[in-house]
Amino acid sequence: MSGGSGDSSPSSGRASFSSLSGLKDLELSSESGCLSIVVLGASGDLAKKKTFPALFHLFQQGFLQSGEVHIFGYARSNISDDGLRERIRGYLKGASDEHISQFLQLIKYVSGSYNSGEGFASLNNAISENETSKNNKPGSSRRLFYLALPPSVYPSVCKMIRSYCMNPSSHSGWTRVIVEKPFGKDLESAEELSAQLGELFNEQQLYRIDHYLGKELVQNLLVLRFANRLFLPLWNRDNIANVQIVFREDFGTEGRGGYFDQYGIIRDIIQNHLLQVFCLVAMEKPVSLKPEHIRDEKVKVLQSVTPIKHDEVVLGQYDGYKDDSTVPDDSNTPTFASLVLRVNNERWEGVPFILKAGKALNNRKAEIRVQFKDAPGDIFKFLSAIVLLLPMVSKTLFLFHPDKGKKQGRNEFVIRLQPSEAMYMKLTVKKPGLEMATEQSELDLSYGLRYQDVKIPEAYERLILDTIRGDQQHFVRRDELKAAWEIFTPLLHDIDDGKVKALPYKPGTRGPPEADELSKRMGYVQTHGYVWIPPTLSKF
Ligand SMILES: NC(=O)C1=CN([C@@H]2O[C@H](COP(=O)(O)OP(=O)(O)OC[C@H]3O[C@@H](n4cnc5c(N)ncnc54)[C@H](OP(=O)(O)O)[C@@H]3O)[C@@H](O)[C@H]2O)C=CC1
Ligand SMILES: O=C1O[C@H](COP(=O)(O)O)[C@@H](O)[C@H](O)[C@H]1O
Repeated sequence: MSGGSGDSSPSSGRASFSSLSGLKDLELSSESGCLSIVVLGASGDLAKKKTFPALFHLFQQGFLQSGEVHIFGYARSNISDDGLRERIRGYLKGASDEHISQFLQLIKYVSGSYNSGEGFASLNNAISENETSKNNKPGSSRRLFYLALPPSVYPSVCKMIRSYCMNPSSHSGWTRVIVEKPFGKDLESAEELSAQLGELFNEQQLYRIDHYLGKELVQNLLVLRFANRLFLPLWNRDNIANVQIVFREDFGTEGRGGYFDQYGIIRDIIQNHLLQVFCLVAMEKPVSLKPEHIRDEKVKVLQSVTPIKHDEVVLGQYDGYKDDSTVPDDSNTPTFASLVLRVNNERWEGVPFILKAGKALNNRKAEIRVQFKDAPGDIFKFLSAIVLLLPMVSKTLFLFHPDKGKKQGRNEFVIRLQPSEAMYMKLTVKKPGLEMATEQSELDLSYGLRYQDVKIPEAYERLILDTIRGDQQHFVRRDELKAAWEIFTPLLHDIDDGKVKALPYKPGTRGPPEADELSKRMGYVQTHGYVWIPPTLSKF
């Protein structure tokens, strides 16, 4: 049984999915049969800004064919098919009006509440009618439900889907459900939600989306780590001093204050997006690329993380955050956090992983920075001195630089997820020219330069396609989610109880200076005086 068939036996146990082969699921990508994609919460922000545009891009690239795909929007608002189409139109870019209209014609709207049988019975009728009109082979329908909804309604919506809208056959075709974060607020609530959904769907039918797993350079991490001999022997405590995984945004909560205040930056970004990146950086090599093998390794590394120490956490809240009328005046919710994860295993003991995220900062970026230890037995430290060969004197004249005796800058391998995807290795090289001096430079792979004709797909586009293909590699498994909440729940409860306070910081800055002090204390050595001249490509 897989998510590709047999919808009838929900399961919550790890054993029930461990034996499934990802490749078997991938083989199902060649399945045919009517594909119905249902966006629940179709009138909302996520649906408009991300889900429908992602479906449109798939349509543009020929992955969704008019002859076999139909898209349904479902929400409470009382609007017509055209009403929904017009709401979406403005978010579809980069194509002719005609092409956009062709896509919009695939969309129908069904209105109903999230807990009434009536609404979901009409939805099922609409799906079934369409399947019949498309001469679908009985029982071969593929039904994908995308929950672009607040998690509070997941249980009732899933019950309704289960009762009214399943693919009618238990032999072929499938029903799959994509659920968005937040999956709970702490370990207990996440487990409760998992148990509720687990009663209704088995693990192969549930796709817990984390859009960071759909980003190009996140998907590249396994290839980088395990297909390059260069990295294999270096990726460990013998060589790596510290790792930083950083998310920065240069805008605040922007009208989402009420929502954000219930979660804070750790639940919004660190517990999910940054932790998923952490897993891919820190996990051991999986037995194969099968989704279960990869997810097994992610769970293992999460389970090896030791409890977070309060003195390895810095929280911040930007000035003005509480001006939002939906945010309580006494809110201690962090809009910035920098915290250290430590992995108790042979590879990583002693290496701090600094996970840092913040809103309303001085710039927008997401990156992984792997800093290597100093080169031992440095014979070049006197060469950071300037040494000149002067032709007018018969012997070499050494003119010492004020940095004389200073250590070389450390090697850093930086993977920039966004903006402008790039990876670069900071190296010490001989400064070109007659001087015998060293300087910091880089081996640079900037995607905008190297892959000029390639359009990098949006994360959601890729992940929806994976769901249609039945590939769960880039989705969060139930035990992975549990292990993630186990790491953060004690700290989150202490923050909620006011035991760890958020420090104020000014919008447009780097966040509280204490965060940079924490990085320094963790052994991060900043390279000073490193100047990078961007390639003179206009699009870069
Ligand atoms: N292909 C490309 O696009 C390349 C781009 N570059 C660019 O060159 C510039 C320099 O590169 P690089 O040295 O790697 O990156 P940065 O100088 O941006 O940052 C280096 C590190 O220093 C930290 N840091 C920055 N400012 C401070 C501060 N005031 N106090 C304490 N810590 C600080 C950063 O933390 P934090 O992460 O929190 O900011 C980061 O860990 C960057 O803009 C980079 O994007 C370089 C090479 C190739
Ligand atoms: O999940 C979320 O992510 C966005 C940032 O996503 P990105 O792809 O633009 O990096 C963040 O703004 C939002 O608060 C959070 O809920």
